[in-house]
Amino acid sequence: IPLKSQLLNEAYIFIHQCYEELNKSEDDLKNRLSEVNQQILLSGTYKHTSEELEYGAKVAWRNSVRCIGRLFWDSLHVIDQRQLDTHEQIYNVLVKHIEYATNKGKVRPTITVFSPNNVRVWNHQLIRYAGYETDEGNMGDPDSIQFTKKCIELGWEPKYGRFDVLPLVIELNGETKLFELPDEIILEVNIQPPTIKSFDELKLKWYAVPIISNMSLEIGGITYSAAPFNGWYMGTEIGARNLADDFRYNLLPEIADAMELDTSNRSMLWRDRALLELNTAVLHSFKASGVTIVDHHTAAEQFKRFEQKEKRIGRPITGKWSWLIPPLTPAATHIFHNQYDEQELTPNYFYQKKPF
Ligand code: HEM
Ligand SMILES: N/C(=N/c1cccc(CO[C@@H]2CCNC2)c1)c1cccs1
Repeated sequence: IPLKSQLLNEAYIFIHQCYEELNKSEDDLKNRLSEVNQQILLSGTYKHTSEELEYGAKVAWRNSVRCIGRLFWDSLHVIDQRQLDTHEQIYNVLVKHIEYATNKGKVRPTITVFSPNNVRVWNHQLIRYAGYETDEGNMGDPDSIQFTKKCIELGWEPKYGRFDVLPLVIELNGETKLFELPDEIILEVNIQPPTIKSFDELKLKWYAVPIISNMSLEIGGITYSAAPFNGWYMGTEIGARNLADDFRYNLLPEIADAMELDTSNRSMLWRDRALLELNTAVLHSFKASGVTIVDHHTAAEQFKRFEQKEKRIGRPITGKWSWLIPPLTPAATHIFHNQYDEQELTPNYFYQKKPF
């Protein structure tokens, strides 16, 4: 049946690539290929060794064309939790991921891999703020409105605040359960500008660690539909998008007012001045709090080193220009003046259909 031969094919390609790159012997390769062949013919699927899983998760990061942070692909911490089979065990391991990755601010790029096909985390990120549509307008993160409604349907108590951390929604074998995250494991940073004091009454903050939990990890034909992964933030993600987009927290007008800028005239570039103040405030505040963050110039420099390293090794440099350029001052980075091969090699991380 096509599925088996398709899986056989993808498994073979992955095992060859993996054993080649890990300098395994011909014997190891031959034995593993026949073992995988056997498993697929007998059971219709096969199980990765922990070594293959670790290699696959790292190379999936290396192949992520939208990621500027790939220089550090080989230092990913891979946690193999494929054996878990209850909601409570999965919840406890997700709490451990948050604590391990946060590391009191010295963020560790980490991925936790659950059993393929029967686990889904419905959250976009393990830590994210709720969003509410009220008669007086939006409250919190508008990007979370739909998921917040789902959580309320599942029994969550809404607090209608600006920064309410959402509960975890874990689906296992078709059964969905909701779990609150304890406040003490959520590290947050208060955003204050290095210069003007008037930001303070804006009471801005953001969470320290972005942990993407809605993408799948695909390795050698096997799809891990729950494999939450985190790195550290690049400042512009918070300062130029999450807090700035008019369909997100939409703070530029308030920041411009706090800076006493003339917002009646666009060509005074008040939006740009407010953006700059907000982004320096984000970088300054994270650094002052001892939380890992990277500015977009340093991140671009690191990506250049990634390009040089991949070229030296003889691997294709892949990338998606529109995602790799930072949203602030893009033309000041080499990325803007380059072109990239957009092919999506596997292993890789992919979007998957919404579970709700
Ligand atoms: C270590 C620090 C890291 C930094 C600074 C970083 C930075 C970024 C940024 C800025 C984006 C674009 C996000 C957006 O525009 O919304 C991105 C995308 C992405 N990153 Fe990284 N990253 C890091 C680590 C990682 C790790 C550890 C993984 C996986 C193991 C990863 C996988 C991805 C993927 C799959 C995307 C595309 C997401 C999508 O298509 O929605 N990154 N990264
Ligand atoms: N710094 C990061 N930023 C992101 C990486 C991947 C995705 C996202 C959020 O993507 C959303 C969907 C499209 N833009 C917003 C943010 C990381 C998160 C996890 C590992 S690194």
